[in-house]
Amino acid sequence: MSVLDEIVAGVAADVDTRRQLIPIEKIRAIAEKTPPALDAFSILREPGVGVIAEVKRSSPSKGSLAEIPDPAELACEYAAGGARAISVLTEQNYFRGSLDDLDAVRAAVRIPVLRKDFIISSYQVHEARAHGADLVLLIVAALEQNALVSLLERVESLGMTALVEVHDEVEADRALAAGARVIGVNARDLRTLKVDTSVFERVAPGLPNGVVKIAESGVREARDLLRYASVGADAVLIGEGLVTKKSPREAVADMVTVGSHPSTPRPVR
Ligand SMILES: O=C(O)c1ccccc1NCC(=O)[C@H](O)[C@H](O)COP(=O)(O)O
Repeated sequence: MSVLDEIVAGVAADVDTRRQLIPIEKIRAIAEKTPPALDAFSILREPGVGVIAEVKRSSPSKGSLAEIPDPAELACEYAAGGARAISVLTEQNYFRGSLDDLDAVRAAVRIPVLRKDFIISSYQVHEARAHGADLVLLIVAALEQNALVSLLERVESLGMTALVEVHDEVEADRALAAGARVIGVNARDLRTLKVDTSVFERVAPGLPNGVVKIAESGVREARDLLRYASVGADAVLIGEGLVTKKSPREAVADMVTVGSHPSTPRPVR
């Protein structure tokens, strides 16, 4: 069984438990009273290469990365550094995240917030909205095509934006066929956990111009952002490269400065 399969099996069990405790009707009712989602699609398309800064404590590949006792404070630091959006890992067993983290971050910042989890059921999509998320991650490798299509429709019907994650050209075709408008190319293979930043260079140029392109994983320094920028990244999603820094605010600000500089290489469109 791959790491991805193990994580998804654990998530499925956790969702079943939560569903028993809080029925979907209650989650829907809370979601209906939650302020509308921000238009993350438009915000992520703004000029320059944006930074999506991640609240990430642990990972299967690296183990513990950072304690993060106050995710709201970290999110405020990220926002002050110019992050375009905040990614909050809500998976508990492998990433030590939670929906409480999502609540705390949502209450603290006014920029788009991504629920980063292994979404396999519409229950989790409604949960994301009830907890104030503007964006929801959908991982193509974890979903059959029918499920991908129906979850994407559900995300959009609730006014949120789906960040559809792919790892190769075949998955990118599936994402496009499902109607994805924001596609993240993850350099980390979720089955082997190996990071190969050349994947974005292969996949992104084949995506249509109207699609927002996010480069996920492996960004540690400005030169990584520059490489992704030169092949069309609209934004980079950074976890480890920020949470392990002494000043996450300065680390974001440095990346934002590079991403918005007129000399930053961009592909001709
Ligand atoms: O980070 C992992 O080890 C991991 C393993 C299995 C599934 C997902 C995983 N990470 C989720 C992510 O995609 C990253 O948190 C995100 O792209 C940021 O990556 P990085 O900047 O390299 O921390």
